Amino acid sequence: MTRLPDPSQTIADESEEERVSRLLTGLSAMAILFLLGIGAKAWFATHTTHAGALVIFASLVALNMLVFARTGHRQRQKGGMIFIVGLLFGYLIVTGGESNTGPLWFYVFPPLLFYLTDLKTGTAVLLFCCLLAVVVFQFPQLPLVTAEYTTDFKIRFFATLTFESIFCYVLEASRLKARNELMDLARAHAYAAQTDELTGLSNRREMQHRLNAEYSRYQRSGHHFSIVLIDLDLFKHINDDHGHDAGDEVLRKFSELMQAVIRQTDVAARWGGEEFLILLPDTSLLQALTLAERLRFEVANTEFTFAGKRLPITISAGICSIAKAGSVNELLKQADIHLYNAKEDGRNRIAPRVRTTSNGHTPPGARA
Ligand SMILES: Nc1nc2c(ncn2[C@@H]2O[C@H](COP(=O)(O)OP(=O)(O)OP(=O)(O)O)[C@@H](O)[C@H]2O)c(=O)[nH]1
Repeated sequence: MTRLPDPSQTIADESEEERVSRLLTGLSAMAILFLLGIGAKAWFATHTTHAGALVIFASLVALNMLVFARTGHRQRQKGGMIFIVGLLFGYLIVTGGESNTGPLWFYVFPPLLFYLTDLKTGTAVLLFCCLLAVVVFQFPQLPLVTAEYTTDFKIRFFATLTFESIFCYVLEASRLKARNELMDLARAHAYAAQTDELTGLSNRREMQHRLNAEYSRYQRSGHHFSIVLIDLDLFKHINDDHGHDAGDEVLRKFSELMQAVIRQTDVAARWGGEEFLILLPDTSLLQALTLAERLRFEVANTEFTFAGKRLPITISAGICSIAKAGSVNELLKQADIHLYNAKEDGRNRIAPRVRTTSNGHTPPGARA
């Protein structure tokens, strides 16, 4: 049965992850430079503890980069970076950094956080950090807290941070929404480009891709494959006698029947008008003939109706194996010749000829 693969989501996720990873590597390199630069400045200002702390943070960022370079584990790179940055901001708020300006670095956090994590995790981490800041601001006498901030600074810090966080949240939510809509659109386009609208089967272009891919596989592995080219008999009469809608309904119903008969690994396509093509991987000519005969038998014995009227539907089919053709074009040409012969021989039959039992099965040892 035809299965529509959906690689677009995976590819998009993968490229987004790669972009995030590259950005993180760039940001990490920048962070190391800043930390070492500000650390050096602190060292020359004889703030040796602060300088030492910044060098430790720079080393942690470098370590995170190194681990990523070795493992290539993107989630761990992200998690590591968020942890180190969170720790750094905690340190800067607790100590005040240089001249109590440390908390200002906190503004870098919301955009980075929302970009690196999903909205829920970003909000949770941000709220936790803000809570920490509130505790430090309100209880300067706590152990390790060495900075004290003015009330004006605290109010302005939280007010501006709240605005920035909400803004970043909304921007990231819109970005994600637009991205998902684009993905849906791309998926719909990809589906339309490879699907026949009336029957939901693969269309001719998609089948051509599948045939070429199967032919390449055959050239590599030597695994044979076969095709069945099917044409609905005297279909013009259905349209002429019962109307175009009746014809469409027959095409739909035949497609469903065909899909029920073939295997999951087989590919059925609408080749054009009232012509269908089935690609049968790993299938010999004899096996393909057996399947085609079963399908012919099923169609001939299925009641097709429209507006309460019974429609006489039969099919003819031409079968060919790649073992009998040197290329995809040759394969299609041979199948077409066999289909023509089946029509010439009176329709409701398959070609090349095969002996069958009354229930439509090929007897063991039957030869095409
Ligand atoms: N309803 C409907 N008819 C279609 C569609 N595509 C092609 N057809 C019709 O299929 C018919 C094919 O007719 P012919 O090529 O003369 O073949 P036939 O009547 O099936 O005769 P044989 O192939 O010789 O058995 C034409 O009348 C087309 O208009 C479609 O999507 N819907």
